[in-house]
Amino acid sequence: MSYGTTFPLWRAAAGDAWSDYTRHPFVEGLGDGTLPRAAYLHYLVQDYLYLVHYSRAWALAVTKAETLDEMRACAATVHALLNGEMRLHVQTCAAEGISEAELFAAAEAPQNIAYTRYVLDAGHSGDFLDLMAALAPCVLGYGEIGARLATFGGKTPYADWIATYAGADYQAVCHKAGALIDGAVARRLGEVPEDSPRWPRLCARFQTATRLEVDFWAMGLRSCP
Ligand SMILES: Cc1ncc(CN)c(N)n1
Repeated sequence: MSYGTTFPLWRAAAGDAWSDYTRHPFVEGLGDGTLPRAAYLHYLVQDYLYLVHYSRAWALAVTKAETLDEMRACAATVHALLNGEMRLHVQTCAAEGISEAELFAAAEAPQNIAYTRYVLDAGHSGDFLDLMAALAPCVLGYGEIGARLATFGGKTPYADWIATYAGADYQAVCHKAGALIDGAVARRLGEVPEDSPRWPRLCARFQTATRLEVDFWAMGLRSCP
């Protein structure tokens, strides 16, 4: 999956961290169905909390935007997260007897705090591009993971998770995020962004967020003996 032209450059600059994230044992366990249910539910509760803060970070991007188009794209992503993606978490947990109020009140794992606050700080201390580089691994990585796992074809109890991220709605969010990032980069850094003195720092932000994704999967797996 390319999702535009900037994402493949940031992904390549992230090196092995990208495959550590997108081919993590947790991911492979979702794909072949071997992931323990307890690990999945633990992850899903944490991921609900993650999405609360991740939505706040996209809302911050509305305030950091320079154009109405950027504001609309970021606001639409907030809507997609809160009213689309999080439905998977709420419905799956409800079927397991966990209410949305319990999800909202759950204690955050340290890895969750580290990742979400890193992204929010990228937006508070930096500009729109700093924030986009920190936000990108999440939205685009899951798009890539979902699309790959959907090709496996075997039976897995995590088919609804895969369908959420491989599905047309989520893939459309990814394509729009990729286009938003490309436009924002061209507007601020010009047509050859790699020549900008800001480029290495943006790549570093993307890589750090990717490493925090790896830690997030590991947190999910560690919940099981
Ligand atoms: C930790 C994490 N990273 C990414 C996504 C996909 N939005 C997610 N739900 N959770």
